[in-house]
Amino acid sequence: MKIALFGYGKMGKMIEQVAQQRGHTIVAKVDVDTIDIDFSSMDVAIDFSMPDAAFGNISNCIENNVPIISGTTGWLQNYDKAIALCNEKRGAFIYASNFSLGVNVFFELNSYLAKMMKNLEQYEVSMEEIHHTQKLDAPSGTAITLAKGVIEHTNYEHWKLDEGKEKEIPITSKRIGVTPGTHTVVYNSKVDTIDIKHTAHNREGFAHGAVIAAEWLVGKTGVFSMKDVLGL
Ligand SMILES: NC(=O)C1=CN([C@@H]2O[C@H](COP(=O)(O)OP(=O)(O)OC[C@H]3O[C@@H](n4cnc5c(N)ncnc54)[C@H](O)[C@@H]3O)[C@@H](O)[C@H]2O)C=CC1
Ligand SMILES: O=C(O)C1=N[C@H](C(=O)O)C[C@H](O)C1
Repeated sequence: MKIALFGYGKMGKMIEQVAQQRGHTIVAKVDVDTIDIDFSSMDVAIDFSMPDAAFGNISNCIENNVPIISGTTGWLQNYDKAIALCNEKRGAFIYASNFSLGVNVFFELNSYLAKMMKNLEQYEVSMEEIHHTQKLDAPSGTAITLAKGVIEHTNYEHWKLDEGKEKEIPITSKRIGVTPGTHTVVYNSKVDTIDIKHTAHNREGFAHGAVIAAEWLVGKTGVFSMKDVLGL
């Protein structure tokens, strides 16, 4: 496949390596100062850029009939507009807050646990995410997806950074060294604690999942998720 990278930072470079190992060719590396973009050269685009750049990149690809995967976090205020554009143009689009296969299994585990905890009111839920100090957004996109998974299946209604009020899930964001991404969901009662945790050891898992998603998306029309890609 001919892949275009939108964002050639830490993730763009890791995706380049994984894509080449899987026999793909990188035909464009679009970054902040790129002027000319030849959309006709691409089978698929993979965007890992920045919160204020992602929606523009996604829209550009959809307008130019290029299937697009985005892993950029912190741009979801424009998510509904991206979906509407994709449907209008009969494009192909996948967004995931986390492309790692392990985290996508963790999302399912989180939903299953939340369903079981729904009526156990003695437990209070909270979340913690730890990332490297260069991360721009907080809480992480993954923590937001986890919070939405709990909200969908319990009486919690919102999430909140740090302290939460009643019906709010408190999320603590820590920025430590070069941590690739650690997420913990905690149910605490007076007598015990249940916690589930996912720890990324490096960025390879995110890149691998993004390339798998790109391979899956080519030739399809519509808006999809990693659940569709992995058949979860
Ligand atoms: N969904 C997932 O699995 C994962 C998501 N991420 C997210 O991906 C994004 C990128 O992460 P990193 O590569 O670690 O960041 P990074 O800061 O290393 O790289 C971002 C790159 O985007 C470039 N950029 C800025 N404006 C641009 C524009 N208009 N068009 C194209 N490129 C532009 C920057 O110059 C930089 O090279 C972040 O939002 C991060 O949260 C990161 C890892 C996994
Ligand atoms: O910025 C990162 O690095 C990561 N961002 C994603 C997020 O916000 O959840 C995914 C992963 O945890 C790494």
